[in-house]
Amino acid sequence: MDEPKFIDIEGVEMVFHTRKGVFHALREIDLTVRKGEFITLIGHSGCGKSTLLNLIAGLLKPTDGVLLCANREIAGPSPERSVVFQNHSLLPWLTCYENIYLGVERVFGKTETRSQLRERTLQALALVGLTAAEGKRPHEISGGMKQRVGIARALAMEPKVLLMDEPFGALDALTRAHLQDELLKIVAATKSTVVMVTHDVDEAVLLSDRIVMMTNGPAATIGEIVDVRLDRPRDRVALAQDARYGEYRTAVLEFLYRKQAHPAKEAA
Ligand SMILES: Nc1ncnc2c1ncn2[C@@H]1O[C@H](COP(=O)(O)OP(=O)(O)OP(=O)(O)O)[C@@H](O)[C@H]1O
Repeated sequence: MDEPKFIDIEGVEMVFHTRKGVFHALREIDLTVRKGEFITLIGHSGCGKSTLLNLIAGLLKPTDGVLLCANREIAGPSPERSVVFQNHSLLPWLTCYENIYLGVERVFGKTETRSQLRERTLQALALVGLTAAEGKRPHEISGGMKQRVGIARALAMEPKVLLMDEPFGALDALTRAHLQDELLKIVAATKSTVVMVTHDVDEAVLLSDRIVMMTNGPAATIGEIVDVRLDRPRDRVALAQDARYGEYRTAVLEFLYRKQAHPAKEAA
């Protein structure tokens, strides 16, 4: 992959000032992400994965160092970097359609007609297979469907980068597998650049171009990076028989449970 660097993280430090004192969460984070790349962040609980994602989202400012997206400093949140959280964060009083339309209007409302905004919203719903649910409110649909609406809303804003914080963490294993497969197809179609936090080793290997493995906190940093050179499109059943899949999986497990065993807090 020879794409130029797209997200550039240089010498990032993150220190939190709490009532109990100073907490050094991240140290010396250097990472570049290429356009169209799928990166997962993995590490034990509390190592700083969400903190790093929030820094890229612009929801946090680093104590030191710099983060760039498309050669511009990340100075705050922006629709060019949309975030999907573990808990869908849909507005309960709005329908699926309206939840997505709201995001679309925020980004394109000043430059496009209402019918164009409507078209974008409908396309996003279709992309995640939820056309039939457009008039339903969040309490009327399943957890997996809610996450799909969240992903559709994020994608409808045509972000330069899709940031996902354990988007499938709260779902059962089958729904999770189904959504992973859907995400693979959507990302292939949209050529999105994705940074995703996960605790799931199989999810990381299945989805990633590179798996960024973080050391335990405090003062966590990037320990190792696994370059996943499996052809795309990827098929989970075929991969289960693929020796290379097993090697990548073992490399991540070795890192988490041998090299980074005994995390400071509870294990992942
Ligand atoms: N706003 C904050 N103020 C103080 N400490 C914080 C703050 N946000 C995060 N931390 C601390 O920074 C460390 C990293 O937290 P973070 O949520 O990024 O970890 P994580 O790897 O995403 O964890 P998990 O996998 O459990 O979600 C933790 O020790 C956490 O308590």
